[in-house]
Amino acid sequence: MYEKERLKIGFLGFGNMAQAIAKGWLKKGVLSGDRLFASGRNLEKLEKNTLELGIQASSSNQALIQAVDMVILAVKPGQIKDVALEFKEELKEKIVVCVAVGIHWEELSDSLAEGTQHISIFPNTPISIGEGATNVEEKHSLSDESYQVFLELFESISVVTTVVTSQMAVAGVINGCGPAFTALFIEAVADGAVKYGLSRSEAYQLASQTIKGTGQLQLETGEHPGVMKDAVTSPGGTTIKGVAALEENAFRSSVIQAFDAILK
Ligand SMILES: NC(=O)C1=CN([C@@H]2O[C@H](COP(=O)(O)OP(=O)(O)OC[C@H]3O[C@@H](n4cnc5c(N)ncnc54)[C@H](O)[C@@H]3O)[C@@H](O)[C@H]2O)C=CC1
Ligand SMILES: O=C(O)[C@@H]1CCC=N1
Repeated sequence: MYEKERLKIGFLGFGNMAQAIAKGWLKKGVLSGDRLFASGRNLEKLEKNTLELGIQASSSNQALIQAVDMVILAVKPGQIKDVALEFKEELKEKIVVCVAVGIHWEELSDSLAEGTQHISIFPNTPISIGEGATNVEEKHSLSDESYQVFLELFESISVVTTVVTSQMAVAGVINGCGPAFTALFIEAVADGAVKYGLSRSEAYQLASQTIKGTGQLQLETGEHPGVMKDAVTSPGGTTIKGVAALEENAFRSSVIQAFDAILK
C-alpha cells in the first residue's frame, strides 16, 4: 500500500527535467525535501543542485532505487534502456516513471522485468512552478492504487493529459517544444514593442501576462480560439490590421510547418 504522505521518490538522473519536477513539488508543498532523492554520476555536480533544494544526493543509482518507492528515470533517451537493464532486478518492486522523449511503454518493457509497474510520461519545464502540462501514455502497467498516487502527484504540479501511444510524439511537440516556441513569441512581441520605444522589462511583463491570461481564459471558458480572436478584432480596428499582417507573413502556416519539421 503506497501512501502519498509517506512515499519516497528518487530521480535517476538529476538534470533539467528532474530538477523542474522536484522544484514543482517543493514549491507547491506537495512533498518535502527529505522524501526526495537524486542520483547522478558526478556527486559534486549533483550536490550543487540537490543541496539548495534540500534533496538527498547519491552517486549510486542502486542505492537510490533501494531507498525509494517511485523511481523517475530522467536520463537522456539514449541512456534509458541501458539504465533499465542494469537495474532490472531492483526496479521490479518499484513504481517506475520514465520521462524520456520517445521511450514508450512497450519499448521500456523490453528492458524491465516482466510485471514491473511502469509508465511513460512527457512533462514540460513550467512544471517547476506547478504550471506544467504532462502527457501520460495511456498504456501502462501501474496497479490502480499506484496509478492514483502517480496521478495525484503529477496533477498537483501540472495539467495531465492521457494520450494514446501513437499520439505521444505530436502531443509532445505542443507541451515539450511549446515553451521554446512561446518564449520565441514573447521575445518577438517585445522586439516589436521595443522598436516603438517600450522598455524590454515592460514589454516582457505585458507579453507574458497576456499569453498567460489568454491561455487561462481559454482553459476556463473552453471558448474556441477563433471566437476569442473575434472578440478583440473590431471591424476596421487596430487588431485586425495586425492579424492580417501576421497572416500575410504566414504566421499560422509557419507554426504548422514547425510540426512538419519535427514530426516528418
Ligand atoms: N528538458 C525538457 O524540456 C524535457 C526533457 N524530457 C526528457 O527528460 C530526460 C532528461 O532530459 P534533461 O533533463 O533535459 O537532460 P539533462 O542532460 O539536463 O539531464 C540528464 C541527467 O542525467 C545524468 N545522467 C546521465 N547518465 C546517468 C546515469 N547512468 N546515472 C545517473 N545519472 C545519469 C546526467 O549527468 C544529467 O544530469 C530526457 O530523457 C528528455 O527526453 C522530457 C520532457 C521535456
Ligand atoms: O531537446 C528537446 O528538443 C526535448 C524535446 C522537448 C524538450 N526537450
